[in-house]
Formats: sequence, structure tokens, C-alpha cells
Amino acid sequence: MTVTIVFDLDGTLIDSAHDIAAATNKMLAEQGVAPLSVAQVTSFVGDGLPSLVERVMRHCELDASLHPQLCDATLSHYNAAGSELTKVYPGVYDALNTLRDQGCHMGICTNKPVQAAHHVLEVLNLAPYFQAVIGGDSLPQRKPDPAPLRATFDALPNGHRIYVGDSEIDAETAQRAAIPFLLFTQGYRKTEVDQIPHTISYDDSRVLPEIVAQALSASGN
Ligand SMILES: O=C(O)COP(=O)(O)O
Ligand SMILES: [Mg+2]
Repeated sequence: MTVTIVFDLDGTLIDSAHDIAAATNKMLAEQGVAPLSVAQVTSFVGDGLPSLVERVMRHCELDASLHPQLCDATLSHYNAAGSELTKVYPGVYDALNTLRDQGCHMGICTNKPVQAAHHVLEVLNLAPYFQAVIGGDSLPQRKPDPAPLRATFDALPNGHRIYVGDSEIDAETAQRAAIPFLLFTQGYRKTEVDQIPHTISYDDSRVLPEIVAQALSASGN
């Protein structure tokens, strides 16, 4: 039985909030605006960079016409920083090794800009695990539209499908694509776990291989 697993990135495999906040605050400093807390910036993460910058700009009452320019500035600060403040969540490497040894095929479907996603995957030695990476700017649509998730699975061998993520957006994406969804509870979700549709939730990535097997048997495989 071939199993294909697609993962979200920010808040699921990696805790990138400090790097995202640092890039945002460098952009704000250039506009003469005081820094936001990591928690505040994290609350704006999930729908991709353009939405993050839009929310930050609204919060800081910046002129909306600056949006394209401030997106570019935030992304270039993010890319220049080299992911130094980003950490892989505990247990992720072990889980990925086990799943790979079991023959699972794996991909990434993130709303992060795709180049930034490739960069962080390389820096953290996560790139070799993933045969497909789709970012927030890879297609005209982004999550929660199911198109990027479908495109990621289509780039992997055929098999039983599972999506793993941390947010309301990931849950909606999985629902719209009719794919079983594993919810990591320690990422950047904004609502209670029981308010987010999911197949199985987990708070420690070490259990991933076990709950992948559970999700497959729950879906009749
Ligand atoms: O960049 C974002 O807004 C979120 O990225 P994610 O889809 O990997 O959680
Ligand atoms: Mg996420």
C-alpha cells in the first residue's frame, strides 16, 4: 500500500514565528513604526505573506497603497536572515525518518512563498524528505483553496492520501479536498482544537507514524 503524506510547513514542521516577526519588524522599522510582539505577528500568519503584510499594515494604520512595496521588503528581510531563529519541532526528524523508511512519499503544501520554503527546508536539512513543494505563490490559488493541496499530491506517486497541518486554513483545505487531516495542536491555530475539523490531533510529532497508521485504518485502508 503506497501512502502519500503532505505537510504544511510553518507551525507544523517548523516554528518560524521568530524569523517572520523579525522580518516584519525590520520592514516596520523602515516605516518608522515600533515593533510588534512575536505573538501579535504570529496571529497574522496563515494565509500567506500578502495577507500577513495586509493585516500588519491595517493594525499599524499604514497607507494601504504601500502594500506591494512592503510585501517585497518583508520577504527580502526574511530571505536575507537565513532562518537563524527557526527551529524544527521536537520529534519531526525521527518521524520523517520512520515514515520514509516505511516507504511513504512526502510533500509540502504551504502558503509561504515557495522560494522561502525551499530555502528554509535546505537550511534545516528537511529538503531531502520531500519530493514536491508547493508554496503560496506557486499557483493562482492558495490554501484554503484545495488546488495547491491537490497539485502537491498530483506531483507525488499515487497512494492513500493524508494531510498534516496546524491551522484552521489547513483543516478547511483538507475538508474541501476530502482528504483525512492530522492536526498538530502546538502550532499557530487561533481556535480551540475541538472547533477545528480533523481526523486525529497530536501534540508531539514523535507519534506521527502511529497516527498516520490509525488515520489510514479509520478511513478503511
Ligand atoms: O506563510 C504562511 O502564512 C503560513 O505558512 P504555512 O501554510 O506553512 O502555515
Ligand atoms: Mg501552518
